[in-house]
Amino acid sequence: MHPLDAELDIARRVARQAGAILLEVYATPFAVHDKAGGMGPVTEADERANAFIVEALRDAFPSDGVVAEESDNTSGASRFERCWFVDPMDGTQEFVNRNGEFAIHIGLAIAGKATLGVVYRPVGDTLYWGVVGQGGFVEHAKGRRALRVSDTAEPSALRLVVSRSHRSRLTDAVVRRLGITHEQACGSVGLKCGLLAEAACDLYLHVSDKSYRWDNCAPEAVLRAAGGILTDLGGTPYAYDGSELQNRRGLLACNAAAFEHVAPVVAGFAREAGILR
Ligand SMILES: Nc1ncnc2c1ncn2[C@@H]1O[C@H](COP(=O)(O)O)[C@@H](OP(=O)(O)O)[C@H]1O
Ligand SMILES: [Mg+2]
Repeated sequence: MHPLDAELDIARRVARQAGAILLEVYATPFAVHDKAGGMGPVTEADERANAFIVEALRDAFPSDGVVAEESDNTSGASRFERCWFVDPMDGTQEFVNRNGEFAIHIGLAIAGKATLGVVYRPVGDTLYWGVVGQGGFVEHAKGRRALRVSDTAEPSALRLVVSRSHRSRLTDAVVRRLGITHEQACGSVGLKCGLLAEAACDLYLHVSDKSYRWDNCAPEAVLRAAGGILTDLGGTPYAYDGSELQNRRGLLACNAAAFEHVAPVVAGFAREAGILR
C-alpha cells in the first residue's frame, strides 16, 4: 500500500465515469457556447462531467479543496493543504471538432505541489496516472505499461508536440533555433503530457497565457511521476497553492535529459516576446 492509493483508486474510477458522460454527449448533436471573457467553447458535456466529478470528490474527501474549470473557481484553494484541480474536459475544441483528442484531468496538489494525476482519454479508452515519486502507468484495453520519459538529450533530435488548435510564432522560433525536425499536433494539455510520459514525444510548448492550473495539475503529476519536468516558459515550476490560477507564463514540458539545453532557449524567446518579465 502507498499512502495515496485510495485517492488514486477514486480518481481513476471517477475519471472513467466522467468519460462515459462525455461519450454520451459526444454521440448527440450537442450545442456549443462561448464562455465569457474569451475562455473558449463549452458544451453540456463539460458542465455535466464537472458537476459529477466535483460531487464525487467532495463526497470522498470532504476536507480537501476542489477547484474545477466549470465551477465557481474563485473558491480559495489557498485555504487547503490538499486541493484537487479538475478539468472535466481538456480539449473542448477537439470535442467540438470530433477528432477524439480530449481528456479528463483530475489532479491532487499537496502543499502547493502537483502530486497525483489522472488523465483519461475516453475515445480509445486510454488512462494515464501517476504519483510523483512513486511512478505511473498508461492503461489501454490491452493492458498497462509503466510510464518513463525518453532520455533524448540532443535538442535537434527532440520530438515536439504542440496544440492542434493554437499555434504561436514563439514555437516556430524555438523549432528553428534547436533544429527540431519532428513535430506533431495533439489536443489537450493532458494528452500531450501523456505522450511525453510514455516517451512518444520529448518536448511540449504552450505559449498562451490562457491556460489555468486545472489544465496542468494532473498532467504535471503524471509527467513528473514518469521522470519529466513541467514549468512555465521561464523554467520555473508553477505553485498549486491557490495564490494564482491562471498560467500567465505559458507551459514548458520536457524530458529531464534535454531540459537544461531547452529551457534557456525557450526562456530567451519568451523574454523577447514579453511573456516573462
Ligand atoms: N491560445 C489559446 N487561447 C485560448 N485557450 C487556449 C489557448 N491555448 C490553449 N488554450 C487552452 O488550453 C487547453 C488545451 O488546449 P489545446 O488542446 O489546444 O492544447 C484548452 O483547455 P480547455 O479545452 O479545457 O478549455 C484551451 O482552453
Ligand atoms: Mg483545459
